[in-house]
Amino acid sequence: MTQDDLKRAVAAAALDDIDALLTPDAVIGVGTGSTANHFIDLLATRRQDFRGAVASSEATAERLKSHGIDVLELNHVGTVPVYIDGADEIDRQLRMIKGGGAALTREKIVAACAERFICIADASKSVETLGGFPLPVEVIPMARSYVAREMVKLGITPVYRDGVLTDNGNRILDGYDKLFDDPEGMETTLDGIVGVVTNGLFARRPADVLLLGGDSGVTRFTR
Ligand SMILES: O=C[C@H](O)[C@H](O)[C@H](O)COP(=O)(O)O
Repeated sequence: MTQDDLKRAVAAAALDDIDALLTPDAVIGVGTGSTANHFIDLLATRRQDFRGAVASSEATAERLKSHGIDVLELNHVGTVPVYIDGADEIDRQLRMIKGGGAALTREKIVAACAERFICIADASKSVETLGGFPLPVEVIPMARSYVAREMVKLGITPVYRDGVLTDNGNRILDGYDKLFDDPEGMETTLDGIVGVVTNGLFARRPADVLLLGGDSGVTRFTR
């Protein structure tokens, strides 16, 4: 199976997983990226069964709308029963690094408003310790150099993601060379730097369920 086949398989497993939640009033939280895109395409086959979706990026909103799925504003919805999204890395405690596609801030906001977070990932994303994937940090543009210097003090090598503007009009620094043995602590520390909007560690609010796709099929993990 290719990596793309695995992504499609976990997306299909997620649709099965949320079957009971697809009711006429339900608004589903939807993530961003290639794995989430498979989920969106499958969710479209059930669009008559639920009210709509909250999107974690402009790209996801466009894809949902292209399938005729209503996209609602999070402020009008309040909470969502479930949020489905991919990850760049996920550990055994279902803590993640996200933001490879620069959507981390809106993803973290929707995840915060979700009763259940289902992470869908192929086996290549499963790690012992987070940090092999460079950690995305979204920064206010004028704070870019300052935040980069503060990251260096934390032992992280920042690299400016040239040419990328987030949906919120901000910039991304990718943090290299650091494995996170205390992801919750580092998430808090990075959020405390002036000019940081969000960092891509999803440790204080990890996933509740992981659907991990490998050659022997999809395995379901819970916290
Ligand atoms: O900003 C992007 C998101 O955090 C994605 O969920 C993450 O990058 C995983 O994307 P993919 O499913 O394409 O590997």
